[in-house]
Amino acid sequence: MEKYILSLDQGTTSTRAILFTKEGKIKHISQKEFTQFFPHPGWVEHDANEIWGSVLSVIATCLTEAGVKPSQVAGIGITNQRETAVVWDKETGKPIYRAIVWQSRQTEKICKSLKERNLDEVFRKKTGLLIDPYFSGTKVKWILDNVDGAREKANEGNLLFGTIDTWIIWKLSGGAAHVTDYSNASRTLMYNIFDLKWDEELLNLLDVPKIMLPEVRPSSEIYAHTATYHFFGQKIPIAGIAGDQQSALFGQACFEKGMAKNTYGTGCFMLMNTGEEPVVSENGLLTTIAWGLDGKVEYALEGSIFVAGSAIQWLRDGLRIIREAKESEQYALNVDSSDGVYVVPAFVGLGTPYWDSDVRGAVFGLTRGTSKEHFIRATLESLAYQTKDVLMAMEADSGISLKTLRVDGGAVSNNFLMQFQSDLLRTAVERPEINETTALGSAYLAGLAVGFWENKEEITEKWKLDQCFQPKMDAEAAADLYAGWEIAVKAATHFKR
Ligand SMILES: Nc1ncnc2c1ncn2[C@@H]1O[C@H](COP(=O)(O)OP(=O)(O)O)[C@@H](O)[C@H]1O
Ligand SMILES: O=P(O)(O)OC[C@H](O)CO
Repeated sequence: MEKYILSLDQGTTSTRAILFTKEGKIKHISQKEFTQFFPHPGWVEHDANEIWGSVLSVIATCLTEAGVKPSQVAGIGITNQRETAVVWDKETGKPIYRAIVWQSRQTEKICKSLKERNLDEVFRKKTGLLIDPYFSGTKVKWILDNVDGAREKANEGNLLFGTIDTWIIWKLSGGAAHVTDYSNASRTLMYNIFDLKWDEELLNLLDVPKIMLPEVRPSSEIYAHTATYHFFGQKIPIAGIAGDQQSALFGQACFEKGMAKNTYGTGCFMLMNTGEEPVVSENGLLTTIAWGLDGKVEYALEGSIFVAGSAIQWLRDGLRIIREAKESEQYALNVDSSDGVYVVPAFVGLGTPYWDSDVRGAVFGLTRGTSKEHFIRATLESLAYQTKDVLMAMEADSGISLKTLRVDGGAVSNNFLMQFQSDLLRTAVERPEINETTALGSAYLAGLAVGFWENKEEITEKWKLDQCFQPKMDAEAAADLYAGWEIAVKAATHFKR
């Protein structure tokens, strides 16, 4: 009977189960969306039990539809929306509050007070991150501060914290494993990425008891087996974990120092492999752990853009000027340029390299001649401009001039956007045959642990190009367009709501 690796990709808007063959090809995908809660402006929460339900549901659907028996699953890899924080009761297994999502700004006050105490450098030096509501640490503090009796229970060792990977593995293993991997731990603001341990000083500053934290392990090894009652009587090894962006870096086979990928999903996340040396950014990038593998930890530089594909969702659901995301491409191609219009989609502030959580979205350059086509084109272009901001920071920090950028995520099917990206960056933009690189990365990590695949070389050989976009636009014209964007962002940051 043919064997497969099952990857569980728990993203911000949906959960996917994907079965991969030994050739690294997709056998079957099953996907389920779940509820987004917005209890107050700027807050985003998920129901961790609903997420768990969605995991069980996509596993069952995927296996059934594919006609694959649980015994044919050689191993499970987990990849997940990062930073999102869950706190649950160790005895009952019930979350004590909803999962606070990475996008949520509800810990802004906590962050402001830490910044007022000039603690930015303390956190940065140890975690490679900066003080921002994006990361898990202040979210855990918020839950302990705001749920009745939570702090006492946590101190007594009766509560557990986890990012979504930890939560899913704890549930899948029937409570046997409370673990995470280096890549997820590196997004919590509590983990020292240089010493590779939970940091006592940071935990004290955040008032989070160490006893509630998971054990941090490499990204590829057998952590636990599925509890038989969740997996149709089978004990399957759970053998790979990586945060979704690091997992995509792995799935794109960016194993060499200087190789980078950019994922165009809800947000946009560019990661560059920097090898065993962590590079500390001077330009607003994050230093993060890529993965722990073969007894080593490798690092990456990351640029995080909060709004990318979600700007296209805004055209569809907010402004209602397109019916489907893919229509944006044809509208953009119907005009020769955006005619001087710039959309700055800073709906929840700006991430890399600006880190300004107070700025909001803006549109510049409107004339009486501005059409819907120009507006849509300008919105698509904003994804490429933000990516160029990040790439420039990355080149400045790493001293590496990128020859090619590997891309993936929902919006890369947009050929206009990919061509414009290449024009603007003056770099080849490579789209791989398998766009599900996030799931593929964690499948590879799990597969390596259970001997389904041998080594990284084998994975590198499986990476196949779908399409390569080369710069076509005149370099001076591209520079002029980008200069306009720089003015637009600057103007937007001056206008605070
Ligand atoms: N053809 C397209 N052009 C531009 N954006 C697109 C296109 N198709 C999908 N998108 C955008 O891509 C995003 C979905 O990508 P996906 O990788 O599934 O995101 P996530 O993993 O963050 O949920 C949506 O925000 C959608 O607006
Ligand atoms: O779920 P995604 O694909 O939007 O990714 C979210 C990131 O991990 C947030 O850091």
